[in-house]
Amino acid sequence: MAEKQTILPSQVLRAVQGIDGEHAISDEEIAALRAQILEERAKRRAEAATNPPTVVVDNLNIIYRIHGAGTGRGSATGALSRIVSRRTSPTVREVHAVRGISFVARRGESIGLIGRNGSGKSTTLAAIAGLLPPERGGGVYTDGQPSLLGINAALMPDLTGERNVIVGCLAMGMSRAQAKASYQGIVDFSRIEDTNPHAMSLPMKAYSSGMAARLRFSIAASREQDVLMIDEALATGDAKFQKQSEERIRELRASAGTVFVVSHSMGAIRDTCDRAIWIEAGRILMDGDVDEVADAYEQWSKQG
Ligand SMILES: Nc1ncnc2c1ncn2[C@@H]1O[C@H](COP(=O)(O)OP(=O)(O)OP(=O)(O)O)[C@@H](O)[C@H]1O
Repeated sequence: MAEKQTILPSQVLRAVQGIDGEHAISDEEIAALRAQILEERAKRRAEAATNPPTVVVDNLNIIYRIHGAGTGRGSATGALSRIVSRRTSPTVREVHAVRGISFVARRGESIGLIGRNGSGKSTTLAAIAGLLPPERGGGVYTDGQPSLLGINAALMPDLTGERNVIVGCLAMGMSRAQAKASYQGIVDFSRIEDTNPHAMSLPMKAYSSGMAARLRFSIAASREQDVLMIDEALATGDAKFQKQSEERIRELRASAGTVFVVSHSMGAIRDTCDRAIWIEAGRILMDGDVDEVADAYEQWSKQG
């Protein structure tokens, strides 16, 4: 029986732009598909707009403080310079990575965070996950207990893949029994053993970055969470895994959670998100419909 083919927004866009060269879709079909995608997206956004908020980010400021920076090359030089100048504490350099960001995310929303390298996307996610303390005068409020294991959550390099799956599940709030029950599903989803049948018994430091990203994604996506955060996972795996993870993101979104995706792949953002927030130099430049924001960002990026 022929499987119904899912056409994704990025495929339609590529076809519209003629990037794919050959495609089996006529112009009329493209127009109809595009209209359908836009209609579905508008419907989902309208529904989500009345849902309760899951994350409220209010005037969020994050400053990294780098101790010992700017005191000379290397810590020994810094230490010597401090002894000579009789300073007791090393110089602290501040990086104001997120500058007064505010937005509200609701159930059922899938939000792409886009922007150049170093613009503050991962820092914003880490702050939502409660991993970085906001400066005074603002903060992040999440619905209920934020059991957020984003794809950026650190797995432990010295532990085996197997142990990391269990620890990751426990960190997401599962019981030991639930973690054990979820184990095989996570390993199967990750398809890690396709690459190496012994992968799960190897320490994570022996994994390629793609393998590690797959396992992180599989752990994070194994549980229906209120807020799922995915940092760059979609750009790391191979094409098959990308498709599979995009599918899972759509399922999670449909189960009324909130999904945040950080990616430099505008195709992945368009396919998985309805809304996008463009961050530049720690500030929000644009927040709205994914196509409008991604178009503006791509236009701006082209101008250099
Ligand atoms: N641990 C850290 N200590 C000090 N500065 C940091 C740290 N992590 C990030 N930064 C700085 O904060 C700013 C924002 O970084 P962030 O990683 O959030 O950007 P990003 O938009 O996620 O970038 P990319 O697309 O490259 O992943 C950058 O100037 C970066 O150098």
